[in-house]
Amino acid sequence: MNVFDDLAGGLVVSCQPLNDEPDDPMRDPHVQARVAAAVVRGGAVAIRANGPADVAAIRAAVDVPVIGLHKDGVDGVFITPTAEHAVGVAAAGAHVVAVDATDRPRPDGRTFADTVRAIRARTEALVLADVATAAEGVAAVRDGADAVATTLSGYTPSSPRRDGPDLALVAELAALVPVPVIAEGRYREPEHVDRAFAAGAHAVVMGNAITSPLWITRRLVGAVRRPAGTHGA
Ligand SMILES: CC(=O)N[C@H](C=O)[C@@H](O)[C@H](O)[C@H](O)COP(=O)(O)O
Repeated sequence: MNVFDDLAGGLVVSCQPLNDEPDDPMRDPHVQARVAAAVVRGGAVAIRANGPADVAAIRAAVDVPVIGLHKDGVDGVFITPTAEHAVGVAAAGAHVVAVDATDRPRPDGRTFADTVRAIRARTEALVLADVATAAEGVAAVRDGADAVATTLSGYTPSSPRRDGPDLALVAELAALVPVPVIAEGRYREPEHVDRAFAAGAHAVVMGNAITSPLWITRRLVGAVRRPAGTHGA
């Protein structure tokens, strides 16, 4: 039994401000903690959150597992790039640390395997490998990851950008690795979640479609057709 057993068949909600939006008004640990409390009340089985301050505030506000990460930068390997970042979010209370496990060079020059060893030596947290391809998922499990997530599909040069979630990667990983496969990245609709579970997902993460008013409103405003000559037309 480990903390991933508590997530089986559930919806994990990612409570984070929007990437590339330093002025997102949601960029505030107190706000993210209230959002986390609301989504848990709505049925979320775990929370995914960015940075020690948000993780600590959310841990104090909810009693479900917290998957912590620490974004540093916006290019290349930026999701928990080093063991030091992972140790920081674990110390803030994360039960699981999500770590970039793509095959790109890490800023400290260490391998993912070294990074996992360093995390294990210094924390009790489990390691969730954020990957973009099936080969990266297989390598991450060989290198010690406790679970894999499809988080980075569509965000690296080796994984083409697509509009919807990468359900094919969920199915591939579920057939290849003996650890929980977490579906994450561009899940927007109940149908996406159903299809992820049908493909073999252990749990599904939804983020911006639930927790970012900025993202939700932009998407809606961009999609609405307005009469000529009116606001935004
Ligand atoms: C690529 C990257 O930086 N992903 C991040 C991972 O923590 C978050 O910015 C996403 O919001 C999260 O993965 C959930 O995805 P979506 O918001 O599409 O449901």
